[in-house]
Amino acid sequence: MREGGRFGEEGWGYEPEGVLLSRLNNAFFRNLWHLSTIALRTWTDWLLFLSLPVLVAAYIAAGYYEMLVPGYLYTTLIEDDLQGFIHRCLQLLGLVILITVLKTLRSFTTSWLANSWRISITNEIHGLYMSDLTFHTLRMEYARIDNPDQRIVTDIKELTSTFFTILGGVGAGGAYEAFGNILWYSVQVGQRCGWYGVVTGYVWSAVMALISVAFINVVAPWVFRQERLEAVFRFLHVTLRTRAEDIAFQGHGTHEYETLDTSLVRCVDNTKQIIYRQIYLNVIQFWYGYMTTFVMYFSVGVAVFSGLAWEYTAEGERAQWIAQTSGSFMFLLWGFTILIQLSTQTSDFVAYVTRVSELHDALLDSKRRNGHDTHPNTNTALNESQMFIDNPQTLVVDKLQITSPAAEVLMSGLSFTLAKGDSLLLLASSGKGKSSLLRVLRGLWPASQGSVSLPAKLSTGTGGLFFLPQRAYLAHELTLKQHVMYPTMQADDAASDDTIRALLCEFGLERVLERVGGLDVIANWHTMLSVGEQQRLCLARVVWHQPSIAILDEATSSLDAEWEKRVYQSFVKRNIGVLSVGHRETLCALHNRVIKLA
Ligand SMILES: Nc1ncnc2c1ncn2[C@@H]1O[C@H](COP(=O)(O)OP(=O)(O)OP(=O)(O)O)[C@@H](O)[C@H]1O
Repeated sequence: MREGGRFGEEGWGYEPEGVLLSRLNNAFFRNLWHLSTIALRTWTDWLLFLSLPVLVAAYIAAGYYEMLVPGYLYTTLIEDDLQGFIHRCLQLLGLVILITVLKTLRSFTTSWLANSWRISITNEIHGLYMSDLTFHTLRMEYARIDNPDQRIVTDIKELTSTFFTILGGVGAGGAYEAFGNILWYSVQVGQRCGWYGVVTGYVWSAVMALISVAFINVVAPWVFRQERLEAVFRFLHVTLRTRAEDIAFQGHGTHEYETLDTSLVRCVDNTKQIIYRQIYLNVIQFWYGYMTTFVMYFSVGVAVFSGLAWEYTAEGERAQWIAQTSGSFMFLLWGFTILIQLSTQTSDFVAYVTRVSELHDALLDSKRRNGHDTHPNTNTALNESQMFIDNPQTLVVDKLQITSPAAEVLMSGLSFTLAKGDSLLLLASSGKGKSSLLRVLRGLWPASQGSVSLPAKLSTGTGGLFFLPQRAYLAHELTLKQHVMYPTMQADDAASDDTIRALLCEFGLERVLERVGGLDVIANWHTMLSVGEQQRLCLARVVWHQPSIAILDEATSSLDAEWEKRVYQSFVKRNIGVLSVGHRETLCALHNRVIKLA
């Protein structure tokens, strides 16, 4: 969030810093190129991409011959030539069929490429987002990247579909058709009317195109802002849904209603701004569209009256020259019209490219920094070969200092060792930095001084360290069995089922197992299980993974004393080392050692 800008304040609140970046300028083209290189990695990608302009070129060529036919038809009609008339009609029918096929193929290729680019860009960005816990880093350190989920799910889709609509055109023709027409019909108009015709078309259209680009930049930042505001609105609704019960307990949701309402008003106000600003773009587009006919006949008229068609003295030939010259003019100007009419889509496109590139840049930046930073867990000041020959399953914390992102020193000089089978409680009151210590151990925060060392064998997960956060985490769409196995899902076998069933019974979940009808049922566990049951399910998960050391962040806070004791006995029985952080004195009796943090 930008300094001084907080959602809910007067004005735009949550004001995007990047709003000024959303413009049709060099940075936009650079960003577009970077994103394109993600989708254009192999020769096949390039071939498919280049098939679209080839198809459009074939379509333009067929359109050119179709444009010539009416001129020939005039001649056959004026000269009473029945045979010639039938021949030209058949030619026209053949061309119409060819054009239909080419246009359908163009549409198909456009949609296909849009989808294929979406897959490539989403895979790349999603891969970066999910690797090395970057989704966490992004949330903590790149606050200006609002709603990465919306960027990954919706903005990339809109970006790719708008891009290919702009290039290939679905109904009205796209940039390829525009440039193809401009090139081809410049030659045609030049041959028929000389430099005068071409210059008239170009000057007229260039002025209009420049005005259009200026108006794209009037709209694009507001479209960018709209995406952001819509994302915030959706996020608030998702929060309302996921925390529905907490909110319901605390009141009637009046505050939430007001916040959502404010957010909706912002979306709607911004939409109004876009609609107002698009008036200018529409005026340019529509005026240009209709003026095309005027400019076409005016230019042909000037050509005829200045004697350019003098050599066509026969009536039929003259009618043909006029029909084909105005046709060429019309297609030349149509090329420019398409470009100008693409301005609305272009302003949306600029906004999507900016949002997706912003996320991609942040992900690459995070990856680069990850590569350079010394990860606390790989600090080899005390490495396995030097220190842990006798006991390779030991965690060592040495003179550790932890500083919060707000630069507040939360604890310093903390030292301890913990081996498999041992248990240690770090006791401290609320807000003293217990969870922050675990963040450092997990490598989510760097240590500001001192070191955390553990042998490679103590990687996270089965057989290594296993972290259990304060709030029980139950992932979506999992069965009871999968919740126990989470985060790794092993192959199904009867022995695993028996072990998991026994574990669930050991942790007091046999009634749940009976109620839902077995290990393999998916249910909405968050609403179905009590908070204590959710914690016990996660504690059963620790036992299943048999870590050397379990690191528990008040993970038994919702259990009564009896259950808490049984859980720790379970760990002792299996020789699982435990590092607990908490503030309840009752925990002391359940650990071999206690360190009280001041
Ligand atoms: N991202 C952050 N930016 C700035 N300060 C933070 C951040 N996260 C935590 N803090 C601050 O660091 C301090 C320690 O937080 P931490 O979550 O480690 O406390 P704790 O000891 O686990 O507390 P509790 O027992 O209440 O869960 C708190 O004052 C908290 O406000």
